[in-house]
Amino acid sequence: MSPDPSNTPHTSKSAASDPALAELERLRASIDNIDAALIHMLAERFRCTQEVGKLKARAHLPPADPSRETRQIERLRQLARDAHLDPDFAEKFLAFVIREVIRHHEAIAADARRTSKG
Ligand SMILES: O=C(O)C(=O)C[C@]1(C(=O)O)C=C[C@@H](O)C=C1
Repeated sequence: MSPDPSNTPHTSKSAASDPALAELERLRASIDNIDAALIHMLAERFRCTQEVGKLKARAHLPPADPSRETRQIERLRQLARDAHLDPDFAEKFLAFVIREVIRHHEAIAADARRTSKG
């Protein structure tokens, strides 16, 4: 089944007549804005890491840098605590993103090796 693209809950009540549904719609509009911002921020981060991947391939640096990751995890966990966000969740999210970045770095490096061999 295809997803319902609307914000409207599957109910016969309308937001105009039900304050709870009006509030739900308002909150969902905020969530949609925040999700859009997250996607744009992530795209910007990946543009930046693609540049890092090319730089690392040119300089023959390894795709992963575990000591940098250790510092990032500590920093993000502290930012999460300050923002009242679960630091374990913040760490898992960062690990998920970095795993994808390393996959990109490896692909860029493999491509550079293929190209240099001719
Ligand atoms: O800073 C780097 O060296 C990167 O390659 C970027 C990045 C990241 O996504 O933040 C990705 C892989 C490394 O292990 C560490 C950090």
